Amino acid sequence: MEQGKRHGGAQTPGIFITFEGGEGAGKSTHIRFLAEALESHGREVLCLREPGGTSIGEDLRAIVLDPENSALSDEAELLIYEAARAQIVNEVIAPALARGAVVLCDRFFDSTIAYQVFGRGLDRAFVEAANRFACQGVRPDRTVLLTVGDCAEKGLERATHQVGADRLELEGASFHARVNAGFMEIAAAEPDRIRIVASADRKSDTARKVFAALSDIFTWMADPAVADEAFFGKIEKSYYGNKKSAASSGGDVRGSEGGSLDG
Ligand SMILES: Nc1ncnc2c1ncn2[C@@H]1O[C@H](COP(=O)(O)OP(=O)(O)O)[C@@H](O)[C@H]1O
Ligand SMILES: Cc1cn([C@H]2C[C@H](O)[C@@H](COP(=O)(O)OP(=O)(O)O)O2)c(=O)[nH]c1=O
Repeated sequence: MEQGKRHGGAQTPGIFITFEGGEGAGKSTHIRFLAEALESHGREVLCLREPGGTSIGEDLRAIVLDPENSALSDEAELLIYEAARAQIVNEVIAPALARGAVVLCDRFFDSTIAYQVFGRGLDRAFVEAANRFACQGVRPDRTVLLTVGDCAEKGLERATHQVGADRLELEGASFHARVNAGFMEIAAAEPDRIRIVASADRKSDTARKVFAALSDIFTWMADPAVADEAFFGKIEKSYYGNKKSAASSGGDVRGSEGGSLDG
């Protein structure tokens, strides 16, 4: 089951999993838990984020999220996200899948439908074509949609309480409500690929639901011993320990604001 997935029209041994959801839904937190579990099971894991994950993509990220760039048009915004995606697919994701890695990506093309189509109101058929162009046939094997309930404010509060709001986070509540409703509509249309996981509980409970949503791909994840309280406690401890020392040295850590989440 873990072998021979199709990406970009070619048979590759890698597995591509994306995490989607509104601001502060817990994507980077749960990517970190999942990466630890996969690595301790001997898999090569690559943790990425969009926009970003490449040097060019990180430059594009800085432009598109900069609150100073309030003049950026909706059309230009779309093309920046697609440019960053084309780069990360070509430079990082496709080669990693070809060599058999598990690629975990914080946002991918569903975010473009949710934000640029449902949020901004751009034409869906055009955005879908742009997504196909940027992805060159690479598609997620599974997408976990994390939800924090009907109220977009809860996620926004989570996302912005430590650092200031970026350009997208500064959009109004109705924009984020449209984005969240858009994610639910996208998920309803593709139940095989997209699994909805409520992310309002304790992190360890949410993480167990994430593992359950992947247990047909990684059958060993069905074993409750994979994710006991000690497992989560250990990761939280090392993460917050790392975060503290990285914050004081200005360095990058898995799951922080750094470009790659890959430790
Ligand atoms: N059940 C939960 N799952 C994930 N994160 C949670 C949960 N409850 C609270 N949080 C907090 O929400 C904040 C946002 O999480 P994060 O993983 O950075 O979200 P995202 O990557 O989706 O923006 C973090 O401070 C995290 O500790
Ligand atoms: C990938 C992608 C992201 N976005 C937005 C969603 C986020 O507001 C922002 C990415 O910022 P980020 O800080 O990564 O958000 P989060 O921590 O919530 O994942 O870009 C789009 O509008 N379209 C896209 O195609």
